[in-house]
Amino acid sequence: MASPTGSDRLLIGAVRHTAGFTAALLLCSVAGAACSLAVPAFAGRTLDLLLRHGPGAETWLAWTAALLAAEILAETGAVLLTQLANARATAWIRLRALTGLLGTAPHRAAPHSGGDVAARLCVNATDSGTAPAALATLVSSVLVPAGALVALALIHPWTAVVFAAGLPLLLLLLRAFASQSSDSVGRYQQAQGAMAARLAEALGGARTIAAAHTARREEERILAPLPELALHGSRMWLVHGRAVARSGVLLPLLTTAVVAVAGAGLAAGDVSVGELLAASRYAALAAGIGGVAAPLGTLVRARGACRRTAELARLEPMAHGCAVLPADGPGDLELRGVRVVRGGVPLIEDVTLAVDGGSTVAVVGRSGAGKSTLAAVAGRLTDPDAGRVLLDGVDLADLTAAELRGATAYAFARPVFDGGATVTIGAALAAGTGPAQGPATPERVEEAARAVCADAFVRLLPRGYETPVDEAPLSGGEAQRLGLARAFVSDGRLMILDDATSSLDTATERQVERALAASPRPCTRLIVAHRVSTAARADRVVWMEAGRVRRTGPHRLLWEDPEYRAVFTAEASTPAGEGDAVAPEAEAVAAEADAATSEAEGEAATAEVGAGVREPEAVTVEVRAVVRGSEAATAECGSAVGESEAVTAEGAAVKPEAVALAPEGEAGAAEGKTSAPPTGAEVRT
Ligand SMILES: Nc1ncnc2c1ncn2[C@@H]1O[C@H](COP(=O)(O)OP(=O)(O)OP(=O)(O)O)[C@@H](O)[C@H]1O
Repeated sequence: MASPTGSDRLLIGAVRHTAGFTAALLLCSVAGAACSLAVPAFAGRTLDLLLRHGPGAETWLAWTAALLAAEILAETGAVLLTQLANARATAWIRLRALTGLLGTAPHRAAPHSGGDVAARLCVNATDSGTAPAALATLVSSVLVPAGALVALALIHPWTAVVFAAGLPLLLLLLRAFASQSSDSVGRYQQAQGAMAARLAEALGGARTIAAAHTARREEERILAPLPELALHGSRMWLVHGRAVARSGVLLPLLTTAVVAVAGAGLAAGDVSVGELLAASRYAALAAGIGGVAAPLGTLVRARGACRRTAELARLEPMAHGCAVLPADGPGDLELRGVRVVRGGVPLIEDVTLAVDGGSTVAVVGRSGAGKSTLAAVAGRLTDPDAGRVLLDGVDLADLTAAELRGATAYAFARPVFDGGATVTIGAALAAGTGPAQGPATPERVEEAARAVCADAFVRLLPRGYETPVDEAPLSGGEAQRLGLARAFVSDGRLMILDDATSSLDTATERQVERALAASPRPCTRLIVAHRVSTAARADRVVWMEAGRVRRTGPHRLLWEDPEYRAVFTAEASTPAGEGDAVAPEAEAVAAEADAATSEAEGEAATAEVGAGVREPEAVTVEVRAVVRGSEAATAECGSAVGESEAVTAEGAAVKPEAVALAPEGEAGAAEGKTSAPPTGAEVRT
């Protein structure tokens, strides 16, 4: 016997989970079926007694009425229990699918778009949830016709023979209905899911569509599966219609034949008037075998839908071990021969790396170099296909889920705060501690928000930290700051920031980096970044190229390599190796000075040197510094400069020293053409 498929196992699980309701429903249905079968016999007997003026007619009449009332009660109970069983089974199936989706690695869930998931979790899960009740109803809808056939045989054997002669035709009709509608239903649900997925994608990209004026094209793309939907929808109705039409002809024919045979029996004196009445009623009940089509159709639809829901439930879960981290471990991170392959293509390969606990490592490289993939394996958002990742000597795969989440904090370029209308900003940030630790205190949340410059704008919201996430209009930079605050709330030993400051202005980014450095809860930091300043401030840089670690070391040393510098230049697309052609004297520097000056702190305005361009004419020194009094504008040449630092705007040639990680208080001085600090002016050259 073939073993049940994943979707059938899910349906069996739903039946088990709703066993109480399903059993009660079965009981109600069987009781209702028994009453339905008894009523014609009691009504026939009552009629015979009334015709004969025999004694006890009233009693039989009372029994008939009682049976009718019981039948109505049982049917009402069955309707109620059907709804309860449906709701319970739907919730159970939905939860399994959701658990599968959330328990798998993000890359396994990625092929399912938001719309597709919504269709599977809402429409398909609801359809799947009707299976247990449909199964119980199916039993009773078979019981009644079968019982009616037996009753016919008892009244007059020939009535049963006549009816049974027509049964094979009826069964063929049902079989054709089940198989044909199963195919159409499956394809209909597929087309429906595809449209829902496209619609959700379009809603997600509504701004891009509006900006590109491609609404019409999007509409066509969303509605593209419509002809297929219509085709399979019409097929479903056609199959249904044909089944109804055929049974509509066949069933009255069978009933008429039964009544005719019973009438002949009456004429021959073998059948009483009451029995004739009962036979006609039993013929109608036996013909109700066609009623099997309804629960059968529901079951077919439920199985089709369950196949789609089960795909989510069956997503391979991330297995967790039962190990915990050594207490007070420093947060040493080690990657040993890590390889990640997706769709047969290696994304990162042979990555071996040791990051000292408490240090800050910047992961840099051109777009697509594998930085985010490295960040994903480092905190076990995904598992490596080869190699190991260890935190304080313990393989991440061996850690319990709670230990892993408590030890790692992530922030991304586009953070998501789930919970929508029901979760406040304060609660969303407080959840950054991880599920096992319980939410952080409001003081801790505010401290983290202050550290990443999020506190001020949150307080400007009508309800401050009590504002529901959905009601907070957030810019990209504000959302990133909240994402960072959530990561800062954690007291895990590993913090991974994957492009998490890309939308921040330079001054805010500096503030975030300062907060990281000054955090009273030191941890190991892995920062994926494109900005040269982030690399310059890190203790060490991991330079990724084509999925491999090209070099690691302090930014100051790496900067001597023109190909490394090329990673940060405007011509980031320049093939590796060409960087050698850029003569130091021809190199120019675009100094980006978006720095904010702080009157209170007497901070210097900073210009961030990030790019080398080939032509000296292309030199752009843009210093937008508002400097008051004796404050100076500092051109920050990829160095971490402290407050009240010396001011130098970089000119043509960049000396490696100029981009060195300078300790706080040291001057990040570099020689250049523009050496005089611009004061209170905006300079463009
Ligand atoms: N699930 C996946 N299946 C197939 N290819 C993938 C998958 N995820 C990422 N890639 C590919 O792997 C490469 C590395 O991706 P990754 O996101 O790690 O790069 P990155 O260096 O972080 O890039 P960026 O700086 O643009 O964010 C890219 O070419 C990307 O298209």
